[in-house]
Amino acid sequence: MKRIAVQGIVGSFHEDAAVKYFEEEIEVVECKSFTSVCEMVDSDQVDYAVMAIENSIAGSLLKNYQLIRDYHLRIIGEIYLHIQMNLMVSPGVKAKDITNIYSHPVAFQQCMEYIEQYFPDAKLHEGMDTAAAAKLISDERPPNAAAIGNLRSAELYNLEILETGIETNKKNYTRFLVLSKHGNPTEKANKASLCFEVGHFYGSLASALNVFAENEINLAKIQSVPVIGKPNEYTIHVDIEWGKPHNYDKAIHQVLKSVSSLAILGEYERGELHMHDQ
Ligand SMILES: O=C(O)C(=O)C[C@]1(C(=O)O)C=C[C@@H](O)C=C1
Repeated sequence: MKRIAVQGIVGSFHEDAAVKYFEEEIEVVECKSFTSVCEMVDSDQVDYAVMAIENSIAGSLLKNYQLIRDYHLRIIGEIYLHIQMNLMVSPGVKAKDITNIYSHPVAFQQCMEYIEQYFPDAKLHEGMDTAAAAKLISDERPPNAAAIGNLRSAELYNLEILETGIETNKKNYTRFLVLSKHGNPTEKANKASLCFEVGHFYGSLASALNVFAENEINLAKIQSVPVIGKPNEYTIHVDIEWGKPHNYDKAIHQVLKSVSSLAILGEYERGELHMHDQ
């Protein structure tokens, strides 16, 4: 059975993403941090990792871009998950009693409008993941606390749901990357994640990006990530998509002339973003 490292525990969105991506029975290996997730892959203790990289409300997880490069991990796939957040309490706790809320920092960011409107004075406690927050409430049964997380964690840890769908926008999606130590070449690849650096002169980034346009390569995402220890310097991460593999090969060949330190982090099959109309 494949072993998959995720940050968090059973009932987290990461576990959900891993189960949905692999579509077979897997062993989910719970890790305390994204760094230990990467260490598990690097030391061959797991086959793959699943790691959030961006959310449609909270934005990019910059630290995870950095980790992928530091550990030289390969991106072999991606999956988008529709994220619905719920306010959960141990049985009997009422909304008026809540003075403390437990969740994951990214989950808090997704629910900030709701929290500011209904619990502006609540103390927010950031934990490892939403399921760990649900478990903590379940184990300790504080009379004045709630957790924010998914419906499965409420069920797993016997919590009552006070409110569902508390995310700021219903079209709330998190994109997760599937990572491994070695590449997994696939004929089906129609997307790649690259990173590179460009000089500090006019047109340097534009000329690199033009190479993609000229070869009919769609730029799905661009993200600059600070180079730690070099203020004002950035690594540019791009996700690109193509129809004809030949165009991709040509673009990679040509872009080498416009950039430095080009790294192909992975070539993989594009994940579908199934929009939920609500
Ligand atoms: O806390 C969890 O359940 C997670 O899996 C973490 C995480 C994240 O890192 O973004 C995953 C998806 C949601 O965007 C909220 C939190």
